[in-house]
Amino acid sequence: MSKLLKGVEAASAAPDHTPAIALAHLGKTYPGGVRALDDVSLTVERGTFLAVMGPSGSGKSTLMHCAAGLDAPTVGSVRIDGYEIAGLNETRRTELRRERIGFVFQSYNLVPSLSVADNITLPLRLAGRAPDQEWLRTLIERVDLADRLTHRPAELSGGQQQRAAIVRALAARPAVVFADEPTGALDLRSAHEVLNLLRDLVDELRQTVVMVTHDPAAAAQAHQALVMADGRVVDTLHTPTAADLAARLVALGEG
Ligand SMILES: Nc1ncnc2c1ncn2[C@@H]1O[C@H](COP(=O)(O)OP(=O)(O)OP(=O)(O)O)[C@@H](O)[C@H]1O
Repeated sequence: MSKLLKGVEAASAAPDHTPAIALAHLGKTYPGGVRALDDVSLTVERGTFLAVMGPSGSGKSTLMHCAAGLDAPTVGSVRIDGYEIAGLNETRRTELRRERIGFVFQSYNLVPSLSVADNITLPLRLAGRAPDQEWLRTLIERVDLADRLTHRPAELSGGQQQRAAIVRALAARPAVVFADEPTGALDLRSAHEVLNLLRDLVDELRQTVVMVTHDPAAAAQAHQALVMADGRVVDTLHTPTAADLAARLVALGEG
């Protein structure tokens, strides 16, 4: 058993084989007629680190927003951990996001006036849930932030801020973490550390992570990479290499 899991149960340790995400015939047409998603079906098994790549405007953000319940698709089904969210109203979608989904953003989105500790527990407190202190301690130790908890975000490096955001995303033991260009604002070394951390959390906790990125080197840390073009998934690569991904993007006119 890994160091991280000693004495602490895994994030998504449910025994059944329900996929973390199941999308069926997903379509999204924006007002004005842009068809951003065109019949996307895919299944993401638990414990998968999935990268989503594709040229600008190919539909990556729209896919993430629909899969994470931030936006409603025009047609199709979105199941998170077996729960259908596509037809829910805004209030129920928000509840479901709080219960089952974590987010990591390029710009960290930490609240500047709050300490790192308070930032980490903020979503739980907003949802009226008590933090699992043992779980939090384990995560904080794992990302090496134990001596930074009383600091404000501005007193941390970019890599440390992103590690705090990762702990915040995992605090509620979500079914899925969606990461939007999580290394976009980091220098190479910090980016590498954050990607390794995400990959380790997936492998050690059976966490599911979906990461949108333009960077083939970042996507190469994932177990699988989807390549999108014109609102469709045009390729799925298992254990992708940066060179393969870069070649695919160049073939699609970007890279
Ligand atoms: N709110 C919106 N209203 C209308 N059209 C939109 C909206 N959001 C996105 N689009 C359009 O939908 C298509 C897909 O956009 P999306 O942002 O999902 O692509 P992307 O692959 O994430 O792009 P990028 O890599 O540039 O972030 C594009 O043609 C975009 O212009």
